[in-house]
Amino acid sequence: MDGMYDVVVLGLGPGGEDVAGRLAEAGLNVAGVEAGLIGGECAYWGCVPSKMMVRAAGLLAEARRVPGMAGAVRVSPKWAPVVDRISGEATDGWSDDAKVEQFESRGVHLVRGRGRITGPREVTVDGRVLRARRGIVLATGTSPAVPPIDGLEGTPYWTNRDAVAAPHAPESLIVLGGGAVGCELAQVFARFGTRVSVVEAADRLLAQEEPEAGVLLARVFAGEGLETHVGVAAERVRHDGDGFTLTLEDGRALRAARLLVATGRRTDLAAIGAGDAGLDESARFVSVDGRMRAADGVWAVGDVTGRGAYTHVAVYQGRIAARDILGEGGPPADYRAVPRVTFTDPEVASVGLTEREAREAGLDVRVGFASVSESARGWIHGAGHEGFVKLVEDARRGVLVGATSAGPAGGEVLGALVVAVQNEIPTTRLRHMMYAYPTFHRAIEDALETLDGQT
Ligand SMILES: Cc1cc2nc3c(=O)[nH]c(=O)nc-3n(C[C@H](O)[C@H](O)[C@H](O)COP(=O)(O)OP(=O)(O)OC[C@H]3O[C@@H](n4cnc5c(N)ncnc54)[C@H](O)[C@@H]3O)c2cc1C
Ligand SMILES: NC(=O)c1ccc[n+]([C@@H]2O[C@H](COP(=O)([O-])OP(=O)(O)OC[C@H]3O[C@@H](n4cnc5c(N)ncnc54)[C@H](O)[C@@H]3O)[C@@H](O)[C@H]2O)c1
Repeated sequence: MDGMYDVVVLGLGPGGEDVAGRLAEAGLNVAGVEAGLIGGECAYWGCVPSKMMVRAAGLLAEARRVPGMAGAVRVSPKWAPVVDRISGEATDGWSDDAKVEQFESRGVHLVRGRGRITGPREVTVDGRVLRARRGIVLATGTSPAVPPIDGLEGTPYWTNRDAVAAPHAPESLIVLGGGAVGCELAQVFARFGTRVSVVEAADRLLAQEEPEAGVLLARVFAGEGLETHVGVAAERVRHDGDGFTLTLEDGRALRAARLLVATGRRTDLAAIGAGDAGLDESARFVSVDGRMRAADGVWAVGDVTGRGAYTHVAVYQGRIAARDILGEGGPPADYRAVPRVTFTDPEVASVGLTEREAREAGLDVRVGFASVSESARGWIHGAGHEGFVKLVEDARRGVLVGATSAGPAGGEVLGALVVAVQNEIPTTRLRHMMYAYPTFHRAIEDALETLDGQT
């Protein structure tokens, strides 16, 4: 049955779910279209299940740190409780039945199926035409980008979806891609006894972060028995009954029972009919202005906008889009202080610009650095204390434009740095305040003291 609505939201991951709910609660007649599960990648195959895996693996790592610090403990990893938590608590067996009621109770009309824009302010789902008086919100997210490596297509390689639903930790695993997905999952499986090799084409792990972060992580991975191959591309993949052989461009061959492809994400704007909404469907992402407007009667939020593939970005943008659609005004989107946390151990957390990005932007850059393991808290903490705080200052203005906090609770320490970068708090003011002793965040104070020329 066709329908007329105020707004049609296409895709109900964290971004779309949030916009649709807000608009419906404000009294608009809203249709939310979802091809998969309400909650999207984050709830079922991304953030939530992967962080449950990280938590379980972290417990094993902490137990292994007991000798030399607190006695003895025998660690016998078991994957079954992880499977139970993910399929039970996190994903309800990959069913959103329980969520539907909660979602519809906000007043949104749920339309199941794959939608496509078929004209201005018009979406078609399985032959059913949905028209939108005010417009359409695109929130269709991304899917794994699989590189065109000889022999890869057609093999039973894993993506993040298979990894979070794995019934067992495999005996061995090659992880292709050393970004956030690859690093988090590589460490998880290794801690459960899987023999893991990570292959990263760039010259370091977490290539988009400060170089010190990738170097630190490679060192920690080596200490935990993971093999890391950086600066080398994969040339060929073969799969036989027993597993995968990945041949690197330098001729070395890696062999493992499983292969996880974690080489980034992609959109398919042609598949959602973006051209029919006046958008460039050959583009990688939907480009939006500060109010999330992409074209007349079209807004876009979340991963599909390419402004940082994080749930908090999707929800932040969703709030701005909802305000704009409701004519409520408010500040436009501001991406100076997008926080990023890779939940490895140590956590690698960052905000704003890296040193290199700041220099490329032509800023007069000063850098501050402090080692967490050499801080009072790091020394007290002992095993598992690796980390650092790095500050990137725009010296002319005397404010931080970027920062990285790697270490135990690196993501929590980041909070203070996000406030500093977002609000351009002068570094002189940051230096003349107190940092509780002996916290991990005190390393911020140590790093501030190393900013050249500070008084
Ligand atoms: C393994 C992993 C771990 C992650 N961990 C974190 C983390 O710890 N913290 C963090 O902030 N981010 C994390 N992310 C990123 C996070 O999952 C995404 O940034 C977030 O899900 C983006 O939300 P979204 O609403 O833009 O899109 P998505 O969550 O991708 O949702 C899009 C929805 O649109 C639907 N859809 C697509 N096309 C159509 C169509 N044509 N018709 C109808 N429906 C459609 C899809 O089925 C999907 O449900 C992780 C990602 C991965 C893969
Ligand atoms: N904790 C978090 O917030 C979290 C966790 C996971 C994912 N995410 C989000 O999801 C996005 C996607 O994560 P991702 O790790 O898939 O992508 P990514 O872009 O972060 O990393 C992909 C890596 O794969 C490498 N690569 C690409 N092609 C390759 C090839 N052929 N061989 C070897 N290496 C190759 C790239 O150089 C890059 O370092 C991230 O950008 C992040 O925004 C966030």
